[in-house]
Amino acid sequence: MKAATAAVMREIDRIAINEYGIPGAVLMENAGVAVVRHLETMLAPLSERKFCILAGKGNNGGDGYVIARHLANQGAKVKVFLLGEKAAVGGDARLNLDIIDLMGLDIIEITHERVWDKVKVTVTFADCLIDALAGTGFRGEPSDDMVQLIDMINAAGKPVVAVDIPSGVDADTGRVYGKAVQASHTVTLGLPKPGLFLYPGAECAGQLTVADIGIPAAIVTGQEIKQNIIMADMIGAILPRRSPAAHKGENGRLAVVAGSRGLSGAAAMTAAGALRAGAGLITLAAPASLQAVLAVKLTEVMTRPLAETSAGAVAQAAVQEIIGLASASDVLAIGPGLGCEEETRALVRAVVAAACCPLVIDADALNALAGYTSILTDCSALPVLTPHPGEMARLTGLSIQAVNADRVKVARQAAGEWGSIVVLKGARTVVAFPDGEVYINTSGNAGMATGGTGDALTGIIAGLIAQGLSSHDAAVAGVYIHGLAGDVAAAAGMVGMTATDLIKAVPAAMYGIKGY
Ligand SMILES: NC(=O)C1=CN([C@@H]2O[C@H](COP(=O)(O)OP(=O)(O)OC[C@H]3O[C@@H](n4cnc5c(N)ncnc54)[C@H](OP(=O)(O)O)[C@@H]3O)[C@@H](O)[C@H]2O)[C@@H](O)CC1
Ligand SMILES: Nc1ncnc2c1ncn2[C@@H]1O[C@H](COP(=O)(O)OP(=O)(O)O)[C@@H](O)[C@H]1O
Ligand SMILES: [K+]
Repeated sequence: MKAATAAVMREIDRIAINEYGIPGAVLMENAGVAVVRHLETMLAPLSERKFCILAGKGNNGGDGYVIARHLANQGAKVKVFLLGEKAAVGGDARLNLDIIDLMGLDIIEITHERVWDKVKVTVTFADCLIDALAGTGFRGEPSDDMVQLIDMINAAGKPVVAVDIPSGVDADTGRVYGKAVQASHTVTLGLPKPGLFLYPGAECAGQLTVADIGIPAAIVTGQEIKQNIIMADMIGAILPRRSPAAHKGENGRLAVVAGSRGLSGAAAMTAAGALRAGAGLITLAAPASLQAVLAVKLTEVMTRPLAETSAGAVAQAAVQEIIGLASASDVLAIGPGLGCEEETRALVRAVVAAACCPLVIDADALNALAGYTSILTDCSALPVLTPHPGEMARLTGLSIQAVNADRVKVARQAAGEWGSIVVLKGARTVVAFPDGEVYINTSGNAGMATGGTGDALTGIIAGLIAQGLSSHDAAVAGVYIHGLAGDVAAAAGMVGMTATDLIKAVPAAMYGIKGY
């Protein structure tokens, strides 16, 4: 599913109105009617309900007046509060405001202190609040009177239906500067906006519905929309069908270079993630002293002992062995648990520079690349990098806060600069490509915020590449399957689930998507 930024949505509306001749008032009518249809499914019979519509001066408020008209026609009790003066409302919104004025609906301008008591009483006795204060036109921090209104809406404990986007949420980034409406439902118009999927905006949106407002499909397909939302059907189309006559050699050879003294689990979980994602033959190369324990732990995985430093990390002397292993493999996953010794870091850089198979680079291997990202642009296949926000901060020199403030922008910029696929992990993982294409993941849960789940993701993505997926498709499918496996595992209890639980749930997640 595509997601449109505020600017793209404005452009789509402009083309619909100016080039296709669809009056803006028709789009607004369709928007308002779509919200009323949604209210019918939530609160029928509407004739027995009381609605409080909180409208702004822009077109989002205009949608609110259309909603007010249709609700009143259905016999509902409707009160409209306008954050500003009627005289300040223009265009299609004004047209619809004038109509409900003529219908005799109660429209109260919030222009002086005395009105606030009235707002409070109405909000308290309403069955449902409609947030039509601001949509894609919202900018920056909400004004004081908008904050006061948002606080009242959020404190009411009523169903809140946001029109297009909860007021206060940045449509592009999901950022909330100050306060935002906490909606129980959001009916977004035309196309979804990225900010409805990115936190904290995603949390403000509640249950999301995308409403068709009659924009010709050709306008949308004619736009270069680079934001995608990852959904199950998209992944179902990507995952390969396994031939009934398949043999293990057809499902790929995968090498994992991971682990150091005290961090053998990271290596094990990476290999196990790949195994559960369906890779055919997996070789786990780890410091020699870990080989025995890993061989016992991972029955189905081949192990390869590597030269190690006195501290038990992979030594520089292992470089040719690893490069040789990579050239005999369809994909190499490198990084989890390698540790932070400078010798190991130099080895990682040498391997990344020389390996000729696709790479999935994670954890300590990413830290080894901080200051050396130019190596990535020379890789023979687009490497997949899977940083969490801390690793991303180290790689980019930004603070973690700055990374999380605009995850799409940061991931996209890094992918472009490094000529790599960047999987910026965290709640709502973002996958970015050098051409600016971005995918936002929708699966997963907070139970995954536990050690080892990232290692599993590295294994899953590499496991999909081993089975023949392009690095592009494997990154997109990998994050979705990983999150879905987390959701499957969380069904038995979210808090306390482990990375191992998630890994075991990977086949069930893939079965859920593909049916086998
Ligand atoms: N034809 C179309 O295009 C269609 C558009 N449609 C709908 O229009 C919406 C976009 O409408 P839009 O562009 O008029 O902006 P909108 O979201 O109403 O916001 C402007 C209002 O917000 C206010 N405001 C902003 N920032 C603020 C702040 N920090 N703090 C406080 N206030 C702030 C701003 O106040 P002002 O700056 O004027 O004082 C003004 O009142 C879109 O989301 C969809 O719902 C549909 O009907 C389909 C057809
Ligand atoms: N709140 C959350 N919602 C969804 N996914 C999450 C959440 N927290 C963490 N994750 C996922 O869990 C994984 C954690 O990876 P990472 O931080 O590298 O952990 P580790 O290094 O312990 O393996 C990432 O894939 C991330 O997207
Ligand atoms: K709104």
